[in-house]
Amino acid sequence: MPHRMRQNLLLPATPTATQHDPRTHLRHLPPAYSLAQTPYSRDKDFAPQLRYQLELPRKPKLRPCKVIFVGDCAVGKTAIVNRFCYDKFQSNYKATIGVDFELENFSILGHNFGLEMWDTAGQERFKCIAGAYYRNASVIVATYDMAKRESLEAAKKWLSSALNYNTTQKPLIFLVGTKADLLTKEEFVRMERLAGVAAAELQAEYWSVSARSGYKINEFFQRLAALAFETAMQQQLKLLKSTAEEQTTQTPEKSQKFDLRSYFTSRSSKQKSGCAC
Ligand SMILES: Nc1nc2c(ncn2[C@@H]2O[C@H](COP(=O)(O)OP(=O)(O)OP(=O)(O)O)[C@@H](O)[C@H]2O)c(=O)[nH]1
Repeated sequence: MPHRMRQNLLLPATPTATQHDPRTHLRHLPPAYSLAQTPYSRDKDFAPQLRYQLELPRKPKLRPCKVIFVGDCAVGKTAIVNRFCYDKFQSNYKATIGVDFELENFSILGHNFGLEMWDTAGQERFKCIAGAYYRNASVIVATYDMAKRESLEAAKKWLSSALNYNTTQKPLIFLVGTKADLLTKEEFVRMERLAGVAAAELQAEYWSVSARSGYKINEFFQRLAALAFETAMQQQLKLLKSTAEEQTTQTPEKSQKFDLRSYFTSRSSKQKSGCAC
């Protein structure tokens, strides 16, 4: 059953439970926003090999995956998280203090998978503490306001800072343009073109969204969760396979030493010493 938890550094957690939610139950790999703007899977579904492995009795358990949202203040980081988790939108701006935390549970190919969403503050004064939350992030979402061109440049800097602190070998990277509802069609097309170039440079997958209208919010989070699941599951399966291989290569050597060499040496020395037992 999906379970959500919102928490601020200064506020206690308020756990809530929700009924079966089709947005968090995934049986197929959701498509990218644009096939031209993703360095990740362009397939229409999870790899058949992964599906097959997940049918086997020995299934790996996955720990919740850490996602961090970075970007300038007021670009709409909190708004996209709130739209997805609570289907709510607030027009009045309330700056994030330090960092907010959400735990969203998904069911992917029948497996439970948790996403820890860390919504960091964009205000300069919190930058020093936000760094501490960047560690071990498996996914980084660099966010910019589509109606503020300068926030795209800033998003690149936020991403580079997050990558400096991050210890995960190769996190998934998304570049997300928010507030798509504020632009005319021409402005939207122009901004997407600029952002597409930036996304390619950053080797990030690109999305344009609007928390106000809900445009592409579910699609974005579903894609993020599915890619994070696929990556984490493949890593776990690889680990299981190499452990199993190590065990099979070690076992025959050990048994040979025990069964043959040590057995016959002890027999012959006993016979020499005249012991009959
Ligand atoms: N029109 C419109 N306004 C939005 C949208 N998303 C966010 N906003 C508004 O932009 C302002 C800032 O949004 P937040 O989500 O608080 O921004 P933030 O990036 O979390 O800001 P910090 O906490 O300071 O880092 C708020 O007034 C929101 O209502 C959107 O999709 N469309």
